[in-house]
Amino acid sequence: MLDIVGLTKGYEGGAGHPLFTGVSLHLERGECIAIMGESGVGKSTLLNCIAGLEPVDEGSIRLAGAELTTLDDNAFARLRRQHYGFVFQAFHILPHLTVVQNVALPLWLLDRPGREAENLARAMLDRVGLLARADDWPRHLSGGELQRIAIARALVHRPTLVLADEPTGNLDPERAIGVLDLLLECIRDAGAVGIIVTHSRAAAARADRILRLSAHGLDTEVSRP
Ligand SMILES: Nc1ncnc2c1ncn2[C@@H]1O[C@H](COP(=O)(O)OP(=O)(O)OP(=O)(O)O)[C@@H](O)[C@H]1O
Repeated sequence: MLDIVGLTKGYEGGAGHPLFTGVSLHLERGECIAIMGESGVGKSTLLNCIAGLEPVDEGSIRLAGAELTTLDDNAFARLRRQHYGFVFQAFHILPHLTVVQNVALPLWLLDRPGREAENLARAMLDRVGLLARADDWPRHLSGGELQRIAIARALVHRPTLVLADEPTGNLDPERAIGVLDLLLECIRDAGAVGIIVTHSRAAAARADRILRLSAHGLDTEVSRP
């Protein structure tokens, strides 16, 4: 499903140049991995490269057989809207939209009819246990609930690839594991692949594999059955 081979990335004049080399990764449908590594090693940068938000210096990224590194910005933006889901530490829920409108947003951007988008958004809210809050304003929800809404929004358009950057970094440890398990379940149910960057070993341990990013690539840290 996702094949990354020999990715190299650096920032001109950056402290470490290049930041990382030789990053390779193969992910099957339904597989979720956690990426850990020292602060500043380039974990968020790697996610940005996979998302086409940063150009890579060398290497190949193939999603469902298609090479992504040669796409122009517009083509990558279209691909992102359709095939990517994102979850961030800060949730990024829009305060002036209701909960269900926030979740329907990716479908609106794909020009799905309003009624269909809303029905799918409500079904996804049901999936994350928040259907009863669909017409509420985000400011009335807790951090854990906001992150569940962000998960619903990331999955509502049935993306191929879900990228999560410290998705539980703003939650207390108990709530974090529940939210992370929900994210992983939703990714697996959808047959998508998930890449989760986290500093939390407890969170990383919920993924199928833990990989460690260093300047020399991605290495398997712990294999799980
Ligand atoms: N647009 C940019 N231009 C120049 N340098 C950048 C840019 N973005 C990130 N960097 C640098 O690249 C390095 C890696 O940053 P990145 O945020 O990817 O690391 P990280 O592993 O995710 O760190 P953390 O765990 O602290 O979030 C840092 O030194 C950062 O300052």
